[in-house]
Amino acid sequence: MPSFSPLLVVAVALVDADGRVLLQQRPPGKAMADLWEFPGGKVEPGETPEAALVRELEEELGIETHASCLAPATFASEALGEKHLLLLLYVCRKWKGMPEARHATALQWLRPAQMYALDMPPADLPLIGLLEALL
Ligand SMILES: Nc1nc2c([nH]c(=O)n2[C@@H]2O[C@H](COP(=O)(O)OP(=O)(O)OP(=O)(O)O)[C@@H](O)[C@H]2O)c(=O)[nH]1
Repeated sequence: MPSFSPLLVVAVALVDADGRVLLQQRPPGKAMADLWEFPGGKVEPGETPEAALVRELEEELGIETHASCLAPATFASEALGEKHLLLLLYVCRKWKGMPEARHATALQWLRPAQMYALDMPPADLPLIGLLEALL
């Protein structure tokens, strides 16, 4: 039987006052370069998923939020090379600061229905419809 090691990733739909969601474009040179994704990243050993997301949002976008502002929304489960990706998606409507692209090539705010036109990682595709229904 093949064995897969799990890769736990947290990501967030940051939702603005107009119901738009922030996506970031992965930089060249990284796996899945140029694809549009939800901000987030890998959960480090010893971290809670919420602490990992608070850390990633500070590192990637320079914004501050708190675990209590992160509402679990849905998840994706998808083969990723030798690993198996478990992507936990949260929704966040409250943060401090203006998101800036510290790691990403670009940022854009858009409604979930507009995401179908973008190139996104395969794991994210089923999340779009769920966000459409949720927001
Ligand atoms: N942040 C994020 N990662 C995603 C999404 N969809 C998806 O398949 N992934 C995958 O989840 C993994 C997250 O890794 P990452 O490279 O962004 O995380 P990181 O910042 O902790 O990584 P690094 O320290 O290796 O640079 C990547 O394999 C990425 O392709 C998404 O919407 N957001």
